[in-house]
Amino acid sequence: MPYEKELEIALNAVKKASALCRRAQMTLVKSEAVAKKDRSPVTIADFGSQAVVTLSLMAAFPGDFIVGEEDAGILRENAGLRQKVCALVEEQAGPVSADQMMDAIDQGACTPDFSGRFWTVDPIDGTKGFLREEQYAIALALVENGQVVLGVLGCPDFPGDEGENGGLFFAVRGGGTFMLPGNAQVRQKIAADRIKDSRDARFCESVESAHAAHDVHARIAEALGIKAQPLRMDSQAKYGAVACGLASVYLRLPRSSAYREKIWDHAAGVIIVEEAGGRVTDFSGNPLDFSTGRTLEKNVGILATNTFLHDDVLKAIRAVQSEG
Ligand SMILES: Nc1ncnc2c1ncn2[C@@H]1O[C@H](COP(=O)(O)O)[C@@H](OP(=O)(O)O)[C@H]1O
Ligand SMILES: [Mg+2]
Ligand SMILES: [Mg+2]
Ligand SMILES: [Mg+2]
Repeated sequence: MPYEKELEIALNAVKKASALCRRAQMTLVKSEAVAKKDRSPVTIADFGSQAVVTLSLMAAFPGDFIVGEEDAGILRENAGLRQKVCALVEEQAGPVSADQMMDAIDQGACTPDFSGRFWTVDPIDGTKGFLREEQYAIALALVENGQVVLGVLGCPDFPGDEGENGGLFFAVRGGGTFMLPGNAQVRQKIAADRIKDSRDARFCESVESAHAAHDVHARIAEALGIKAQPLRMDSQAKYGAVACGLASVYLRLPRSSAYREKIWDHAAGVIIVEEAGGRVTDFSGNPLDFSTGRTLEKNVGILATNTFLHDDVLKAIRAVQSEG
């Protein structure tokens, strides 16, 4: 099987990072979130998770680049935070010096040849959801030639049966999408739903209205005759929801037209939906191009569907956008 070693290492890394996030959530108080330069929140769990994932990948694939959301700047200036992150990381990864840990986190700021091979990691996607104790994800993907070839998405609080929450989604190009639910050891092959009439569909979107234009989504849904209320979830758990049939459509139009999506907010989710039989494009119907740097320069608006509804949703998007 292609990418067998990559998948094994990536699954282990995301499992460890998920355990770290759960541990941190038990002790973390909301006031411990620190504001980054762009005013978005970051926590000791974001740093710890990126350290654990990066240390695992660096050991197994020393030549690979790992593009990550976080860097260690804040930790280099704050010994108290640094110590807390170190303690979390050592629980999962064994003994590691503060310098080793910060150097590993700083790998995330590397600039690879984006049209070659690189990993991308979002150590906590949906930090605001994590702080609200709602949905969040640990997202790791391998990109080659602008295309995602492997994705792992840990969703420690993904809604499951009988209160058994948690799900680990993963996919390798050409091999289907699998989910490991809750505490289960047995992986299940999953598939997007087969809804063909948009009136029967449910769509999902961000909780944060600053991240996505809920009002425009509502007009698109209305044009499609969708009656169901939107499923609001933080993080790439939304891609997981489309991949397993919890929703048929994921809409994401940024509120600001200047905003460009970050690659780590989408790479893992895209392959998890596509390998489950779904389709992902931007709002113009173009595939997402992961070769343009840390952001998706060429793509505005993200649409993930069960494939069957894709063209109808694109048509509704065009109709709504032409109304202005
Ligand atoms: N103005 C904006 N428009 C769109 N996305 C934004 C945004 N500001 C931040 N984000 C991204 O939205 C992600 C969360 O997505 P969602 O709303 O689906 O939960 C954040 O990931 P992080 O939480 O990893 O920082 C962040 O990268
Ligand atoms: Mg963030
Ligand atoms: Mg993110
Ligand atoms: Mg993040």
